[in-house]
Amino acid sequence: MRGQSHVSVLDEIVEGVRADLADRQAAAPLERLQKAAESAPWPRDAAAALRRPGVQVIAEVKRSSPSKGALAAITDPAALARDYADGGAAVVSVLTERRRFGGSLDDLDAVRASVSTAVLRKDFIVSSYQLWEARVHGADAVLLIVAALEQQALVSLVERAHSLGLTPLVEVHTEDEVGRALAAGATVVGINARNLKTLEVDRDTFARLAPLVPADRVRVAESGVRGPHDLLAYAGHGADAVLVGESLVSGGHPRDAVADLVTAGAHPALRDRG
Ligand SMILES: O=P(O)(O)OC[C@@H](O)[C@@H](O)c1c[nH]c2ccccc12
Repeated sequence: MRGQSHVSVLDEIVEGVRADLADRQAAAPLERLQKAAESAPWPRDAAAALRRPGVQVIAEVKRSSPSKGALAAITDPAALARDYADGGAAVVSVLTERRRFGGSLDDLDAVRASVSTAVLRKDFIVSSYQLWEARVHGADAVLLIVAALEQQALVSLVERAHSLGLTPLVEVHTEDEVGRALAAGATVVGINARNLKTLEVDRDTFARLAPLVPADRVRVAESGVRGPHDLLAYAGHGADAVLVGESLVSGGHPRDAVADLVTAGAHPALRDRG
């Protein structure tokens, strides 16, 4: 809460992310990443993958979360990503945040090497250095969380992501943040049902905010999808895609779970909407 001394979960996570980032920057200067990016392949078009007819599924490699703690051990992220791709996921999301989500850039490397679908680097991005990292480690898309960024930083990260060929998925949770995302030129907008400051999930958030996002943008419903029923509910409010983590990693049958979502999202009534 602005103006109060209260430190939110998001603030705490970002503080840890900045500390880890400083360590990586000390070990590898930006110039080295930029050099490495020259020989890295150009990213796939993740936005195009999400614009395909029907409701697309972004399936997430997620070991733990601040709200639930450990979700799944995931000893072989590459195998999990292959299950997701085989199940029909349009994009595989990899959480690379270490302290609270148990992820790493090694996970991103492993997933990148194992699937030909677009890959999203999911982290708390506060510096363009992390965009270069994403690019070098084979990501096609990156998450940018509006609540974690000043507007100027958001604008420059969206621009830099585009110039690196990365699709920014710009995440919002409030009306005000939708305005900021659009002002920053977001073409793919993620509406997170989870408030990152309190970690509470409110599935009505999507229905409330989606009408504020022009229909020419890709609208992604994030968090709280337990199965096809939730996908269909989000689709009814205009979702082009859903981002799903917990229910896929903790259910024991990731390939089938993704396939069930993809099948629901491919229902003829949901194809070729506006
Ligand atoms: O595990 P769930 O409830 O299916 O949610 C996935 C995804 O939306 C969630 O991991 C997420 C959404 N935005 C984030 C930002 C940072 C870390 C994680 C997230």
